Amino acid sequence: MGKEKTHVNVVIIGHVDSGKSTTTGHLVYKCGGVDQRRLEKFEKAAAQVRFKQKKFQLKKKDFWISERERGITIDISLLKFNTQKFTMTIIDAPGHRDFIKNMITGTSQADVALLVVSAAKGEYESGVSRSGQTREHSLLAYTLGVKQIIVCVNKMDMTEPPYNQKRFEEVVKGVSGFLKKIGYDPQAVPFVPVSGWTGENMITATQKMPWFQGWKVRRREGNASGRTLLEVLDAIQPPVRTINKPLRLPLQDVYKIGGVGTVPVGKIETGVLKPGMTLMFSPAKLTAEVKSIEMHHQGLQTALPGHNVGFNIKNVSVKNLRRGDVAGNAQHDPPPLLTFRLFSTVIILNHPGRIKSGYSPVLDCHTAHVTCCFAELKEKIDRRTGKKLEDQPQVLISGDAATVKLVPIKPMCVESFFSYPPLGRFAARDLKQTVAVGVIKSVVKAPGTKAPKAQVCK
Ligand SMILES: Nc1nc2c(ncn2[C@@H]2O[C@H](COP(=O)(O)OP(=O)(O)OP(=O)(O)O)[C@@H](O)[C@H]2O)c(=O)[nH]1
Repeated sequence: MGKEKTHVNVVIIGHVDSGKSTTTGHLVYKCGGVDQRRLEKFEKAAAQVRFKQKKFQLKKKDFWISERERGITIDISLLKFNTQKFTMTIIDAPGHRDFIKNMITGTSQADVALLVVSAAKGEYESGVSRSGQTREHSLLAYTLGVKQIIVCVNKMDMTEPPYNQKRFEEVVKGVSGFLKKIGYDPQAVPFVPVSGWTGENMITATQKMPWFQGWKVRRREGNASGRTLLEVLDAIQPPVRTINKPLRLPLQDVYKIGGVGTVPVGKIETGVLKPGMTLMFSPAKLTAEVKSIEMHHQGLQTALPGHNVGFNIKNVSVKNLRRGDVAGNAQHDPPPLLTFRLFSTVIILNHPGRIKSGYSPVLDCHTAHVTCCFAELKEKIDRRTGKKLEDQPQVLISGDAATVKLVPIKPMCVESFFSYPPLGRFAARDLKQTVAVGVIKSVVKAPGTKAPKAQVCK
């Protein structure tokens, strides 16, 4: 067996119907993410429901049945494909407004964002309009710390005339402009013209766009280039994994598997997980020994950051653990048992009115989902420079950035962004949409381990 490839998590972002499922489905289909048996099953099912314009769409539900039969190990929304250097796990983020939450929990695990933009007439324009999701998703990815972004200019077969260079350049100019405003360096962002539908420039270079000779990006670590989407994905900078840090593993789910026992699943954010280790779960306040670890149905002796694992633990009932709990090594700086207050920088994205202290949206932080109260609006700041604009503002409105004190109304485990980035960024949800995104500056841990039943908002 060859050396194991580096694992990379990719989040797919972009406007509704830009072709996220089609392009990612194409990569998975062509680059070995799905085994033959599953493919046959999928194709049979697809033929039965007549997917018409839906070729290559590997929707999550197609994977439910087979995974369920096996007794589930990892989150089913995760699909895989291989480039030369990497094994890429795709987090497919549907584009509808209501799915922004998924996009955030997905983005919080991503090393790279693949922004799909439709070049088709009218579609590009609505995607980048104020109500479109192209800008919003890119801003979220940036705020949540996804540093590398690749732009896939899709539906080139639908430009007028098809495969039109001018249209591609127009999209590149427009998208570069707003990526720059958000904070990305456009010089470092590759753009690839493709058709996820016909496959042009997806895996092999097309003859239909001879004007595109590849994209070169300048980087401190050396230049990178690529002509196809696959080559550009292969040219990303490998993510730096924080193996030396203490273990942090937010749970995505907990299963009870017959003949095996309790199996929590989740992605290792920092540190290392090994069989025999004693884990501490927070805020569940439980310790347990790891019996075995699995990834993609194979046993593992050492699981590293970026790995999506299922692991079997001794003597803990499935009822006592839940999604949002964080596992750490009981002997090496385990996660805080109780978060009392958190100080965060927030950016208000969409709120129809004015936000005052006392406002209590739900925070989605890593896999946790807890109502938190804006106990104090401390400072209004400039969204890009972070410079203070106003002390203790009375209200915040859409577009504002501020430092706020937050109080979780029930126990939750978070960390500062500085110490553990994936556990220190969140989306605040209210009115069925994302009202704000934020980064945790510091956490006040409660003395002792006894959680008050309800915390007071102050
Ligand atoms: N002609 C053409 N059609 C495409 C291309 N990519 C996607 N489509 C079609 O565009 C429609 C939307 O594609 P999807 O892949 O479902 O888009 P999506 O971004 O995943 O959609 P949501 O999940 O609803 O946001 C489907 O009918 C696709 O077949 C392309 O490159 N060319």
